[in-house]
Amino acid sequence: MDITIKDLEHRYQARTPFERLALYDVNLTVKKGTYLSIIGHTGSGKSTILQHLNGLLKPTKGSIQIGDYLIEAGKKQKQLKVVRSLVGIVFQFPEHQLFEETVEKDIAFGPMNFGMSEEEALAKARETLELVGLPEAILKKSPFDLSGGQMRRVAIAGVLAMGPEVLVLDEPTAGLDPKGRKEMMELFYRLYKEHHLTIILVTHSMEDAATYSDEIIVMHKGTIEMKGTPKEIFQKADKLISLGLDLPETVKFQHKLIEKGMEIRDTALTMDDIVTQIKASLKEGGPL
Ligand SMILES: Nc1ncnc2c1ncn2[C@@H]1O[C@H](COP(=O)(O)OP(=O)(O)OP(=O)(O)O)[C@@H](O)[C@H]1O
Repeated sequence: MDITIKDLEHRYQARTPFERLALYDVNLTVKKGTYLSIIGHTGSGKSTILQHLNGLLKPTKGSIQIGDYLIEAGKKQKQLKVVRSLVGIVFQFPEHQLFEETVEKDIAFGPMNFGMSEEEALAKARETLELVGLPEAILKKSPFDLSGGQMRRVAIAGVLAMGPEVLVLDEPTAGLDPKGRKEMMELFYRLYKEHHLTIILVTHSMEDAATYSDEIIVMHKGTIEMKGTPKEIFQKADKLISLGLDLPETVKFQHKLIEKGMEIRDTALTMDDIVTQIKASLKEGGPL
């Protein structure tokens, strides 16, 4: 299932004295199975785009085609329930939305709400718990007795239990420690690689955008300012800095090496890339 956004505009509190243009001229196609990262300065419109992907916000102009479903400005939307099962959104701090007395019931709540029988939903809860790397033993526990990281995984399992084809993540590692962040990012990468989910990630981490994505879009003041592969985006360091964004540590390190006279030909996005580039440069007799 592809997603195609056409001429999207969103005005908050339209036609009131508080009207605010949050998005304009947004055009984007996300092909099935893509890992897309959305980066951009605070207030650039990232969360507003996400909320259009399952009909939580309606466009004030333009349209969003989600597989066979079209969400269009000015038209009443009928099949939002189907759209919401196809596109799962994990909001910031999703653990705040846990409410049931057991983990099992919490995960099964969404699928049952979408028409699954209790038996099927509980089976789904077990399956998705495993998918997010949690032990079956916690199914009967209260979600509130778990650690913060475990609670977040339970909340993510609740979204996955609805069987989405697209997983939309708004700053999913906020508040986690470095180990927890890495494990969480590896979980999403596995869902993308092994389960072929489309991933749309909003992140302030340039490292995560550089490491995991196929494509990146850079939002600036309500519209898409840059679009490309991680290499294409992080090659344009000056432009990113002018938009108030940072660079991945590997790219900064590479710039330092170049300043010192080392010849580095290609943008290095990961530690492995930079080691390869340094080795190549040393073989050619470059200075250190
Ligand atoms: N409910 C709202 N009512 C009015 N204006 C809003 C509302 N939500 C967001 N905005 C405005 O819309 C613009 C885009 O906000 P949005 O939250 O989409 O940005 P963002 O890139 O996700 O920011 P952040 O990185 O801080 O989460 C901002 O100017 C913001 O102030």
